[in-house]
Amino acid sequence: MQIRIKEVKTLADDWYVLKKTTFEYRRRDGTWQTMSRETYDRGHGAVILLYNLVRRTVILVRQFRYPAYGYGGTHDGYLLEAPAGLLDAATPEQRIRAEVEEETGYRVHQVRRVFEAFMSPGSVTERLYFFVAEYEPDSRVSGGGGVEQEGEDIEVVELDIDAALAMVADGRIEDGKTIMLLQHAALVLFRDGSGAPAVGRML
Ligand SMILES: Nc1nc2c(ncn2[C@@H]2O[C@H](COP(=O)(O)OP(=O)(O)O[C@H]3O[C@H](CO)[C@@H](O)[C@H](O)[C@@H]3O)[C@@H](O)[C@H]2O)c(=O)[nH]1
Ligand SMILES: [Mg+2]
Repeated sequence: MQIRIKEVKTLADDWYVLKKTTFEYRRRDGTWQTMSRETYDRGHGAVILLYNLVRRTVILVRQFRYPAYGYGGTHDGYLLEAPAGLLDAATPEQRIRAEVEEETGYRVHQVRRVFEAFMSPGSVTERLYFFVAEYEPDSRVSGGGGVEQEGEDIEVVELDIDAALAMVADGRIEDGKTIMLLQHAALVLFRDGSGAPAVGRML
């Protein structure tokens, strides 16, 4: 056993839960050390990149993110992101299909899970599940935009994959999960036009 929990204090539980935990940690040399860490628990999340190989396009969403805006307004707060949502009680696959339609209006049936990642493991408990799916222009069943009553005001943006990658390079796209999925698209999805992973593909 590497950890002994001593005390858990809830510092805030208004929207999600912020806790401070004091624990003993057994260092690799066998000695025990006491430390405390704050953790913000919003559950887990899922994110998806919609792509079209023939058109060489992807679908992103632009929305206002107050934490990016910051207290001093040093950033305008608008981020271009791959559509994403918190899981609540659903499985990642169920949630991402519903979320992508809610935010973009595109209905997708087949989604492929590509990887999972802790996005900020120094303080946030969330694990994010990453998906990709092909879309067709005629698979759009509504305007998307998110849930207005929850304050969502989401603009749907279709971008050429090379233009999106250029926006990563010059800083116009600066959301971590989105950069990861666009790089996956460049390395795997659009690499030879087959959409199949390079590793394990029949040559
Ligand atoms: N009242 C209130 N509402 C909040 C608060 N924080 C978030 N919300 C609302 O909660 C909803 C969450 O929307 P989702 O689409 O489910 O989640 P998301 O914010 O897009 O999160 C996704 O991206 C995050 C950032 O990369 C990821 O951390 C997360 O896992 C997920 O993938 C939004 O309507 C948002 O306005 C809050 O503190 N108070
Ligand atoms: Mg969202």
